[in-house]
Amino acid sequence: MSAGGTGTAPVLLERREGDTAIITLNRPTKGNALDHELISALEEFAARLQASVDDPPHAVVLMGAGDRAFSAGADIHNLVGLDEKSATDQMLRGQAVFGMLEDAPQVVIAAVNGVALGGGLELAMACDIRIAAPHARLGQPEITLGNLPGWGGTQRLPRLIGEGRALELILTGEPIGASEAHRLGLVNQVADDPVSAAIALAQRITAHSAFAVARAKKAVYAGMRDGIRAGLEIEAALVGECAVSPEQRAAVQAFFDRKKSTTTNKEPT
Ligand SMILES: CCCCCCCCCCCCC/C=C/C(=O)SCCNC(=O)CCNC(=O)[C@H](O)C(C)(C)COP(=O)(O)OP(=O)(O)OC[C@H]1O[C@@H](n2cnc3c(N)ncnc32)[C@H](O)[C@@H]1OP(=O)(O)O
Repeated sequence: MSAGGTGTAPVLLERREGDTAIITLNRPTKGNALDHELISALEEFAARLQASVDDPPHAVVLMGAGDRAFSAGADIHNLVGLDEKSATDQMLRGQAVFGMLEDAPQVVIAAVNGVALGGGLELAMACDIRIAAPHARLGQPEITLGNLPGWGGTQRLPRLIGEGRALELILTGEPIGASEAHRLGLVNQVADDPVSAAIALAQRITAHSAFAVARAKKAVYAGMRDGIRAGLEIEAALVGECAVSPEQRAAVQAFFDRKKSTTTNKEPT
């Protein structure tokens, strides 16, 4: 993964557990803040998810190094001295990288093992599913810096928790705890060990056809993006693609084989 400057540790680490790639944001002394280097490393990783590489992962778990931060957001040092165009360009770049994760054919699960603030929460919301540690705190503090969420927070947060609650978090800049985030639907689960819980959930998903998982993700996001009418058409078309896939043929055959074996094994009454 991307080396961190002159001989320092890589800013992004990757390891495998079966067919799940575990990706670690690796700037623990800086709250895993997202600077240009780490955004570029995320971009390079996300691009590999789309490429037809050998032995691709079938799921991704994203976590932060250490146990204090998933990510403390955009590196505030990068906020200094930006003119309007470069700030806008930086936002578009971060949005594009996060969008690559959302568009990945694999399920991407954020293991929120500490604070997820600002761009850190925006990154977690660009993942498909979020599992938080009990001590995690999640928020969009940009307003306290005289700014607003710039990497998708104003769009994904209302879709996840509703406009009113999203506006409360964005306009106060105040973080919420993991249990409140779970109550609101911002995170799917609260787990003492969010990384292990994320890997276990990933394995439940990778047990199914990767072809179908990719298309189910695509259908959900299409509807959220383009509206229900367009989403329904895309859903139907993607079902069509799965209907002729070898994976569906094998799964249906396995279903019938299982039925046959259970009926032949049944004790005569
Ligand atoms: C395309 C890539 C571009 C990169 C970025 C470009 C940006 C630009 C434009 C505009 C962006 C608008 C949208 C903004 C998005 C944001 O995310 S703004 C940042 C939001 N995040 C925060 O406000 C969190 C700030 N940090 C904290 O609240 C606390 O640090 C903490 C995370 C709660 C941890 O607290 P604590 O445990 O007490 O440790 P600290 O001593 O505070 O921090 C440890 C070290 O980490 C450094 N650090 C923490 N957060 C950041 C950060 N966001 N950026 C940079 N550095 C951070 C902190 O300075 C400490 O470092 P040292 O002082 O060197 O020890």
